[in-house]
Amino acid sequence: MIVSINPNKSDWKELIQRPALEQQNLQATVDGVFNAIRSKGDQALLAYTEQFDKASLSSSVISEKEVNTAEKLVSQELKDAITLAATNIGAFHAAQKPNRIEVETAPGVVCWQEAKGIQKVGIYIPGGTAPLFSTVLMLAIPAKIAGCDEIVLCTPPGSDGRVNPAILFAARFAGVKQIFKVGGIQAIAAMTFGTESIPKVDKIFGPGNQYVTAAKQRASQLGVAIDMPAGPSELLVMADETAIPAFVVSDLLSQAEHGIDSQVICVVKNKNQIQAIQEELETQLAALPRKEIAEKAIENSKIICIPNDQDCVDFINEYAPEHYILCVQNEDFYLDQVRNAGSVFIGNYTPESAGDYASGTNHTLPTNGYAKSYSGVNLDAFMKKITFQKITEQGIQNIGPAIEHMAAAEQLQAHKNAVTLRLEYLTNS
Ligand SMILES: NC(=O)c1ccc[n+]([C@@H]2O[C@H](COP(=O)([O-])OP(=O)(O)OC[C@H]3O[C@@H](n4cnc5c(N)ncnc54)[C@H](O)[C@@H]3O)[C@@H](O)[C@H]2O)c1
Ligand SMILES: N[C@H](CO)Cc1c[nH]c[nH+]1
Ligand SMILES: [Zn+2]
Repeated sequence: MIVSINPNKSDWKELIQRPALEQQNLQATVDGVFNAIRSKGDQALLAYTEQFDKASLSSSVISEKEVNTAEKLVSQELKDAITLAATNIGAFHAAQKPNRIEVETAPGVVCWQEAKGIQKVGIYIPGGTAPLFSTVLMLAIPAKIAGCDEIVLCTPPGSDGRVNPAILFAARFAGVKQIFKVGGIQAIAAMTFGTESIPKVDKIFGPGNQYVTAAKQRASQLGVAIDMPAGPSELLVMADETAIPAFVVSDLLSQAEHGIDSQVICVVKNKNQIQAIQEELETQLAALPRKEIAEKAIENSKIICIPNDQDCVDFINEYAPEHYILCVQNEDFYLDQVRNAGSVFIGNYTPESAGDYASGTNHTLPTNGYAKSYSGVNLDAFMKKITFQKITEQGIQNIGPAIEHMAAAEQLQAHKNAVTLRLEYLTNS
């Protein structure tokens, strides 16, 4: 880990940088795949699955039979764990349901707002290096609660052409019926344009690696909405002397093991904390099955010592972490000043993994500093708000003259006429 002690504020810009991605090649690859899927549909989809996932398939569609088989392969313990997680995720997201708002803004003028589920949503479930079936729950459960009519799920197959059984079980459990084995850019392109087998959707959700994230950004330029840029996982831990080094390190490694381009940051207030963290890191890292991945991510990661609380807060808001663990004595000071973070975890007994799986909050969160401007996935993301108004004869008489004046001032005579005709009709009747 890179160590930085009491950095100058002028160094912060450098310290908040995430690992650099090869943007130029990435964009060219995304454009190439999008063009091919748009013109050749399923034929291109299967060719890219062969090229990028080394899976030779005759169709991307996952049948009922495959889901039935998968269901039998998932242990009862895992089914029970998924059930517990789904209950908590469901409870937290159901509580986010917005109420209908109705206001009589002037006598005879009633306005109201209602939230409706987006009709067709696409959910991307990462599966390149780990089968993230927890993401199925994080996306399909709120989609169902929001009242989305169609949920299209895409996830990459392994080189054996199969999808991890837990992903299929979680999909059925959450009520998803349209499941496709296709990943990466080609999955996002398929849901953007639609192919012979995969429906076009209105909005695409879900995290993924840099290919998936860049493809979602391309989809949004082509008129399909996206949740947010949810790329390589990241975590910032703010730890004072009350934080237990072994816990801090376990959390840092939990996000470092996601991918070589993940980044974790540990901010400490006292430089004497650094040695214990580094020693723990070596011990815990050595025992991880995904040691090689985590090790690479740790090379991009940092321990930063900032002695002053206000500077710590300012740095963290500048970094805008996807996940923010707060493990300090003066918790309230830090909590009051959180401005930019995807999701916050408080105290020694709130590991980041709790939010990844089962506390109830959503784990699909903005990365790469996008927490400055985006929320993580929540129920609202699956809904649109539609406004309604109904105006009576008295109502149009009340607000009509103001509309006439404003329309005339904007030099829009037809707008004015739409009111004038009605007012004249009422006067003459
Ligand atoms: N921000 C969040 O909310 C969040 C949540 C969960 C996971 N994540 C992140 O999701 C990512 C999952 O990544 P993953 O790779 O395991 O799975 P993935 O499903 O995102 O990506 C796998 C796909 O990448 C494509 N791909 C791989 N190499 C390619 C290449 N050279 N050219 C074109 N396409 C290529 C393949 O089509 C493959 O199907 C991790 O970075 C993890 O940190 C983020
Ligand atoms: N930490 C990831 C979000 O960045 C989500 C996840 C799924 N499974 C494990 N972790
Ligand atoms: Zn995770």
